[in-house]
Amino acid sequence: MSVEGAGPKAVIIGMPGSGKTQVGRLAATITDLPFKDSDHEVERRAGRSIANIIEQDGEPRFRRVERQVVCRLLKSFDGGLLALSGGSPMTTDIYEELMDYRGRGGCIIYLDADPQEASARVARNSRRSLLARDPHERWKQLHHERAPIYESLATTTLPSHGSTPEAMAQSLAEALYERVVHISGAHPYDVRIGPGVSSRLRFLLGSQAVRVALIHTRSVQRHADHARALLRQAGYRVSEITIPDAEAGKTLQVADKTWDRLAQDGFTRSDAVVGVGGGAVADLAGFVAASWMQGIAYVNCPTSLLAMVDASAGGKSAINTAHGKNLIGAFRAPEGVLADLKTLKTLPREAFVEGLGETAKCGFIMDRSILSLLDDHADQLRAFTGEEPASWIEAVPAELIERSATVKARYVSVDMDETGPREFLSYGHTLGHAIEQVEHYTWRHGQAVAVGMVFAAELSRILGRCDQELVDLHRELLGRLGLKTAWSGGPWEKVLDAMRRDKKARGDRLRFVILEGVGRPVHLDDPPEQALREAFERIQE
Ligand SMILES: NC(=O)c1ccc[n+]([C@@H]2O[C@H](COP(=O)([O-])OP(=O)(O)OC[C@H]3O[C@@H](n4cnc5c(N)ncnc54)[C@H](O)[C@@H]3O)[C@@H](O)[C@H]2O)c1
Ligand SMILES: O=C(O)C(=O)C[C@@H](O)[C@H](O)[C@H](O)COP(=O)(O)O
Repeated sequence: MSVEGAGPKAVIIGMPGSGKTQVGRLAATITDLPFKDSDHEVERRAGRSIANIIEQDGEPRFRRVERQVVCRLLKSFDGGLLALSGGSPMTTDIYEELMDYRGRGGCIIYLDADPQEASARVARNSRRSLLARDPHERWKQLHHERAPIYESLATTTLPSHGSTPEAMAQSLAEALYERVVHISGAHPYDVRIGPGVSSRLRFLLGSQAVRVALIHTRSVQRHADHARALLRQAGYRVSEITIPDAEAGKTLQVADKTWDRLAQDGFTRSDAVVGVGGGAVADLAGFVAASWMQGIAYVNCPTSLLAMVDASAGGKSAINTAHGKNLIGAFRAPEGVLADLKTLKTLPREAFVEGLGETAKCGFIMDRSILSLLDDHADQLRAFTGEEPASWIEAVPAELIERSATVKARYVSVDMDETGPREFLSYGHTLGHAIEQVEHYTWRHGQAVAVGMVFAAELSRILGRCDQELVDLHRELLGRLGLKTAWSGGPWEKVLDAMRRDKKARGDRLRFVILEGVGRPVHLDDPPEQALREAFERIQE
C-alpha cells in the first residue's frame, strides 16, 4: 500500500498501554523506516513533559498543540512510522486529517490491546496522568468511547492479546507491505495480499473457535505445516485433513469423508475451517464450511495464482458430479482471505500460467489496466519459475492479484448470490467448464476458460456485437501468456449437452456472457445454434 502524495508509510493508533511506541520502534528497526511518536514530538516542541503541559495549561491546551503537531506530521513525515497518542484521533481535526490520509491510500494500523494487559501496563506507568486515578476503570471507560473511532479509521487491526512486542512488530512490519481489497455486503471481509500475511490467521479466526479443520492437498504440505504451527501457537485444536489434488478433491466422496472427520473430532457451530491450497481446495473447504451444521466460519489461504485472483474470494464454493462441473455448491462468505505471496515460490509454472487465464478474464470484463499489465510483463509471467525476486512478485503478480480481486469484489459486494451482474465473472466459463468435463478434468481450469473466452469473443463477433479487433486481442494476449486459444475436442453434441448444465442456463435456453468491448460485458440469451456451431468451428486447432 502506498499513500498518494506526502505522508507517513503508516500511522499507529490504539489505546494507552497497547504498545504503540514500543511496537512501532521495533517495526521501524525491522523495516528500516524512520519512527516518530506524536507525544514525544509534542514534548519536544513544548520543551516540557505532557504531564506538565496538562497540569499547568490544562488538557484543551495540550490537545491544541497536539493537533498542530499531528496534522503537520500527517502531511510531512514522508515514508515514516508515526505512533499517535491514544486520545489524538478523538480530536475532530485530527480525525478528519486521518480520514483524508486514509482516503489517499494511507495505512492506519490499530493495535487492539487486551484490556487486562494494557490497563496493567498503564497502571505501572505514572506518567500517564489522564489515567492516574483508578487506571483499570478509567481505561475501560475510555476504551468504550474510543474503540469505535479507532475501528472506523483502521485499515488494519492487529489484536495484541498474548503476543510479545516482537511478534506484534513483525506482524506490523508485514502489514505495511500488504495490499487489501475489501469485500462489502451482508458479511464484509478483506482479501489481504502480501508476503507473510498468513500470520494473520489467528486474528481472523478470533476466540470463538476451539477446533480448526486445516484442509489442504499434499502438494502444499509445507504451507499447511506453517498454518498448523500458527494455529497451534494460537491455542486451537487442529484437525489436519489432506484431500486429493485438484479436481479429484472436489467430489461428494471427499466432502463426505471431511464431514465424517468433523463429526469424529467434535466440530460444533462455533468451530472453523481453514483451506490452504489452490482453487480446488478453496472450493472443497468453502463447501464443507458452508454445509457443516448449515454453515461455520472459514478462512481461505490461497496458494495458487488462480486461487488468489479469483477462487478464494467471493464465498462461492462448489464440487463436481458425474454430470458436470461445479453442479453442487453454496454461497457463504469467508471470514477473510490471506493471499500469502511467499507460497507462490513453490507453485509450478503450468499452474501459475493457468492463473493468468482468470486474471485476463478480470481485465476483459472490467479493468483494461490488467490487460496492459499482462501485456507489458507477458514474457516474464509465462516463464514464471518461483525463483523470481520478491521485489518482482510484490510488484507485478501482487498488482495483478489486487486488481483482479478488486474486480471480483465489485461484483460480489453487490450480488453475492449471483442473481445478476456477478454472472459476468463467469465470462468464458460456459464452454470452459464443458471442455473440462469432456476432457475428464485433464485440462486446467484457467486454460479451459481461456479457450472459452476466445469462443465467447467469436460468438459476439458472429452476432455483430463486437469487432474483429476484440477477437484478435483475445487470441494475441492469451497466446502470449502461454494460454490455449483453441481446442479440437468434441463432438459438438456432447459439448452442447454439457453447456446446457451451465448455471446461467434457464429452462431450455442457453445463456452466455459476451463482450461488446473491453469492460462491456452483457448477457446473451438463447443464441441461435448455428452461431454457436460457427464459433465452435473457429476455435478448432
Ligand atoms: N469458487 C470460485 O469462485 C472459483 C473461481 C475460480 C476457480 N475456481 C475453481 O478453482 C479450481 C482451479 O484452481 P487452481 O488453478 O488453483 O487449481 P488447483 O487447486 O487444482 O491447483 C493447481 C495445481 O497447483 C497445485 N498447487 C497449488 N498451490 C501450490 C503451491 N503453492 N505450491 C505447489 N503446488 C501448488 C495444486 O496442488 C494443483 O496441483 C477449479 O476447480 C475451479 O473450478 C473456483
Ligand atoms: O465467483 C464467481 O461468481 C465466478 O463465476 C468465478 C469463476 O471464475 C469461477 O470459475 C466459478 O467457480 C464459476 O462458477 P459457476 O457457478 O459458473 O460454476
